[in-house]
Amino acid sequence: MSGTVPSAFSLDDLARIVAERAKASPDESYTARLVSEGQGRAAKKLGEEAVETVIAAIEGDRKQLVAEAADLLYHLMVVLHAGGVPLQDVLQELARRTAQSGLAEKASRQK
Ligand SMILES: N=c1c2ncn([C@@H]3O[C@H](COP(=O)(O)OP(=O)(O)OP(=O)(O)O)[C@@H](O)[C@H]3O)c2ncn1[C@@H]1O[C@H](COP(=O)(O)O)[C@@H](O)[C@H]1O
Repeated sequence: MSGTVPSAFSLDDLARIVAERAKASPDESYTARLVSEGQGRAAKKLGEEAVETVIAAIEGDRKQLVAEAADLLYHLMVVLHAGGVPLQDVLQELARRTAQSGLAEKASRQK
């Protein structure tokens, strides 16, 4: 563990950290403990963090929204790792979606 705050940090960086720490001892790593508890537990935590993010957003609490959004993204990385889904697959899907607006995509489904 570095102990220093990196100047630039990406979801790729976080996904790599999660994959690495998932191999650690559950006694020494929250990531490893959550992964060892199974996808159901990790998904439940993701849901909890999503709700906490919703509450922070509705309350207009920007500082808390930053903290809860960070929790949410971290727990999403754990769920993706536990589900064997590379972050790159999700990012490629998001890249694919840039070809059209979300409104156009929704309209195309209704034909
Ligand atoms: N980004 C995070 C991160 N965000 C949140 N959390 C942890 O997620 C847990 C959420 O705590 P909660 O109180 O919401 O829930 P809980 O403690 O599971 O207990 P309950 O309330 O659910 O019963 C806390 O232990 C937080 O520290 C994180 N744990 C780790 N990381 C990253 O992962 C790296 C490796 O961490 P370890 O795997 O612990 O080495 C860290 O250096 C960070 O970069």
